[in-house]
Amino acid sequence: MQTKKLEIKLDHLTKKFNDYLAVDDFSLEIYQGDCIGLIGPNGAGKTTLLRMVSGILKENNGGVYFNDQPIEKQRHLIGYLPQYPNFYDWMTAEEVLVFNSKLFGMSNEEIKQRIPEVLELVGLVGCEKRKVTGFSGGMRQRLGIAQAVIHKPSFVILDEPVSALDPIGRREVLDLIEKIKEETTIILSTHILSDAQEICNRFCILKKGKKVDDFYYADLQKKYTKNTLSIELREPNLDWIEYLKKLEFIDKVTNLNNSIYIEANKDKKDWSYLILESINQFKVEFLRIDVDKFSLEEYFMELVGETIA
Ligand SMILES: Nc1ncnc2c1ncn2[C@@H]1O[C@H](COP(=O)(O)OP(=O)(O)OP(=O)(O)O)[C@@H](O)[C@H]1O
Repeated sequence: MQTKKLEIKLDHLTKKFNDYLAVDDFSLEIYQGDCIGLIGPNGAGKTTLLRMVSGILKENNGGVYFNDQPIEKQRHLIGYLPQYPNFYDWMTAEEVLVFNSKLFGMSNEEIKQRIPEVLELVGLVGCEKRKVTGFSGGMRQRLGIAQAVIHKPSFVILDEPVSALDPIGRREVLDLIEKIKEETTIILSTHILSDAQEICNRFCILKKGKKVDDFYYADLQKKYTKNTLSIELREPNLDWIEYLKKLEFIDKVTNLNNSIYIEANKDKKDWSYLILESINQFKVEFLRIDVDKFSLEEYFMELVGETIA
């Protein structure tokens, strides 16, 4: 089995504003290739946490380690998109990118080569000479992402990258993140679950500054998805039901007024395919078949105890 490489360690991060504990003893190990959705209600502490990770905000306690070294000397390996990217609107897109490249100490030669690559990546080719003031929300956000990745960081922090966008802008930015994650470890915050679910493979849930849970989606799905099918019959078919009961991989068959609920052994794969074959074989007439799906939304609601949007 391939072992995951630990890239960033957030170690007991704590931040207080006066007496208010905005982030409370938060630890997380981030592995290369993770795309983590940091989820939580408004005011949970997401921005405060991400600002500490990016180095903009100094923690009261704890630390951030990149490849086992304190982050302070390795900021060039991190890209950061703040919740409200602030551009000088009188600058052109190209000027914004040159300005940021210089902040990262890139040479003129590197900048000349990198800017067309990044414009291509974020879909802003042809807009380089346009002033930012005329950009749509989606274009501004894509420019914000361009400035976050201009120096080819291996870890990118995106604070609410899509929440403020209209559906078109949102689509553009989600597609862009999808591309970036192929080569970059990502943590992004959002309070919109469906966006995170579309692009993230891992989730971390924050509530009142505390980590409530942290999991890979595939693991959770495996744990909670039941091997069940519900089938509503048009006509009773007792022969078929008897046949089902005798199958060694079926744990339970319930028949309630022609609504059949079938539960299979958890380890059995492709079992629903076998059931569908038997439906054909026994000429079962049905109105509806439902697969029992794991709902991430329900899981969040259980943990956070309120709607997160
Ligand atoms: N500079 C600050 N001074 C005082 N309190 C602050 C400061 N920044 C954040 N807070 C408080 O810390 C808490 C966490 O805020 P934060 O912005 O990190 O939450 P969030 O999860 O990002 O929320 P949202 O989803 O609304 O952006 C809030 O109660 C907020 O009012």
